[in-house]
Amino acid sequence: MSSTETANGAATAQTAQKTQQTRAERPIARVGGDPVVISARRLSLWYGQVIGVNDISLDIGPGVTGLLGPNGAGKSTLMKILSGQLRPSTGAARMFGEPIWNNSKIFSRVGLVPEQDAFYEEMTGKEFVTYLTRLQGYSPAEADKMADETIELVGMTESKDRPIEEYSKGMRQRIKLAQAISHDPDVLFLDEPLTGTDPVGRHKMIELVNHLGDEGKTVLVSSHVLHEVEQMTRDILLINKGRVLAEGNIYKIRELIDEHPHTIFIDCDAPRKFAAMLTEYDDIVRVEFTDKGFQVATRDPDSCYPRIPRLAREHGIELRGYMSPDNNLMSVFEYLVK
Ligand SMILES: Nc1ncnc2c1ncn2[C@@H]1O[C@H](COP(=O)(O)OP(=O)(O)OP(=O)(O)O)[C@@H](O)[C@H]1O
Repeated sequence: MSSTETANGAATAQTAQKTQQTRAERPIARVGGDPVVISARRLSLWYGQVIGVNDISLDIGPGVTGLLGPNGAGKSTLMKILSGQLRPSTGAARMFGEPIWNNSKIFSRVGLVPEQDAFYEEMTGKEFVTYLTRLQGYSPAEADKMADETIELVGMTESKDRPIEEYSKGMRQRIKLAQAISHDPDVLFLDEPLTGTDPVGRHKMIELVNHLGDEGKTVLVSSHVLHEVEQMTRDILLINKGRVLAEGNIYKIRELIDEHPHTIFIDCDAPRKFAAMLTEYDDIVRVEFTDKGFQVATRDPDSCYPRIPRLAREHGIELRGYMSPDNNLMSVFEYLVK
């Protein structure tokens, strides 16, 4: 055997050993209360050459768990595996001790708010919720009653008889939540449920998620915005590139995030005036104007977030929206994975 072969052989053995070590050492992420409701071991899923979820092991208990990660982190993929919509390439997941994949027993215990809309656009909100509730095996009368109750809970009673095609994004999110909870499931998967919601809808949704957690449901809610997740739970699972980076209490992550200037995009009818007002505050370190509005960078997001709607109200500025672009989290993730 030549020395090159020996060296290569040794290197290969070393790599194999290292891989084994890394594989063996990766801890099981634990979030939520007791007992464990969902458990996954060594889950991976590839979309062809692209990895969606990469060797994730976790135990999730009751209460609300925030699944936090930038776009493309693997949040939707993980949710789809844990809710039985996708079969993992390797590894396995269980819910209430039962295998999740291809198990109809799980179906009735799970509620789902998918990221993408999958509506029958010509149906009314009420018809849609009733129809999906009926698919869970309820009689027309039962489904009708359950649909009315949950539509009321999400604050959509007034619009329930309008066709979905007329709904705003926020209304769609709320009707999706109504159908997810109408059959009173034990486990809920909410994929970016706050996307597109207006402040009132958002408040309602957050309240409801908190309530579901307090009731003892197991709720997994994904977002790429820390400040959103934080209003729903302290318990988070931080993922990036298909892997769990951290789990548990949010404070540690917050500290990291708050060290970085945090960008907030603002859409309003008087951007120059509003921007000038905001720069009066010490925490604002940068203002940039864009085609659609402007963005500020703050070192104190906790003070800055509530200040925005308050100032707008006080000065008669029409605030169409304010949000945190994805790059806030991205910069923190880059920092964390260094
Ligand atoms: N159907 C698909 N085909 C190929 N690649 C996919 C598919 N769905 C997701 N991916 C890829 O898998 C990775 C994880 O995507 P996933 O949608 O799970 O992330 P995410 O955190 O939910 O992001 P987003 O919030 O943007 O949906 C990404 O690289 C994405 O491009």
